[in-house]
Amino acid sequence: MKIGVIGGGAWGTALAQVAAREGQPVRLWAREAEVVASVNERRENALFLSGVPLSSSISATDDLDDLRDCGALLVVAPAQHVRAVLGAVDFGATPLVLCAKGIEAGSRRLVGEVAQEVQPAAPIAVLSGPTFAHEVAAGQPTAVTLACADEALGARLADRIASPAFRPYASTDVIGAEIGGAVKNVLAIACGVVEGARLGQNARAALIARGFAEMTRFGLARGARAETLAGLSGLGDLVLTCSSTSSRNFSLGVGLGEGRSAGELLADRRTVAEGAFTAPVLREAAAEAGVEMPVTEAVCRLLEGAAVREVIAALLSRPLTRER
Ligand SMILES: NC(=O)C1=CN([C@@H]2O[C@H](COP(=O)(O)OP(=O)(O)OC[C@H]3O[C@@H](n4cnc5c(N)ncnc54)[C@H](O)[C@@H]3O)[C@@H](O)[C@H]2O)C=CC1
Ligand SMILES: O=C(CO)COP(=O)(O)O
Repeated sequence: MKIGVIGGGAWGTALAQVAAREGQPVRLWAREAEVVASVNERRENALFLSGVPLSSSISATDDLDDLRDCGALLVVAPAQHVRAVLGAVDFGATPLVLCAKGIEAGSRRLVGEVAQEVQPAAPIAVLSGPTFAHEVAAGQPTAVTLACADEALGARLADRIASPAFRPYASTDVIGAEIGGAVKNVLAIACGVVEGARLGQNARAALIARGFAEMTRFGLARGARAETLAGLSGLGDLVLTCSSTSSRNFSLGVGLGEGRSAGELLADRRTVAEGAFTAPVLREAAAEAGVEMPVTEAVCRLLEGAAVREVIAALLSRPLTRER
């Protein structure tokens, strides 16, 4: 099965490298001409994943039509751009594996729901989990959730991309896999704030646990299964991104915690910190579902420019409650 990858950022490139194991052909669509040239001519994505030698069986293109003959497409454009990128060409019944983590602003749709709208004939799967792109590209051991309502298709996709160092675990809970990945980015910003404001490791552990509680409340309200949220794509990814400056979301939070403004931190960056876009739409979606998400609310307020001290004080002065 020839794999196509839509999105030539760090994660799309790392996944192309995974799919190219043992010389299998992979077609990588990138938006930037310099990425296409860099991959085809120098076997490197110098813009988004520099220093990683790429397989010669990856060929890059800037024309989505070149992916029409692929047996499955990994969709790795940032969440807010999936509608525009994926809607540009009709891929018919080619299976789509959504790999972006976020919720679309405005529509409040998960990425899989957006994909289903713009490619209604396509079977949908979601690949998500604790996966820093540079580690995956370097062949370091990694495990992910691969969720697909059609178990047989999920198994075929897993077989195609699995290797000893890259282990997909099957699930049929597409919504659960998506919600974990989207929500953890917002919580990673909060944990970065704790680091930047030097609030200590107790506070970070408390935020991870209470953040997981709110991820679970929201996920269950949207039809996710608890076991998925406690798995690789939920808790697993939450732990990873809430504890490392390799995370762009965590790093954004560190800057906010140090008192810098979101505008300054987000200006001119070429890499994506999805949590900054997901936080406001997650707040809306939570309100719509009647779910309390105080950590998400705090992140929204910080992104809107509220002072760190005030936001922390508001979180800590919430009425004492039962642990649930
Ligand atoms: N980098 C990582 O370690 C991981 C990233 N992801 C997810 O993968 C998705 C893509 O992230 P990365 O590959 O890291 O991106 P990146 O931060 O390395 O690169 C930015 C990407 O955004 C694209 N882009 C910018 N403006 C655009 C526009 N107007 N329309 C379409 N595309 C545009 C660029 O072409 C580029 O592919 C995100 O949802 C991210 O959360 C998931 C797992 C790991
Ligand atoms: O999703 C990721 C790891 O699983 C990457 O996290 P960041 O986008 O915060 O870098």
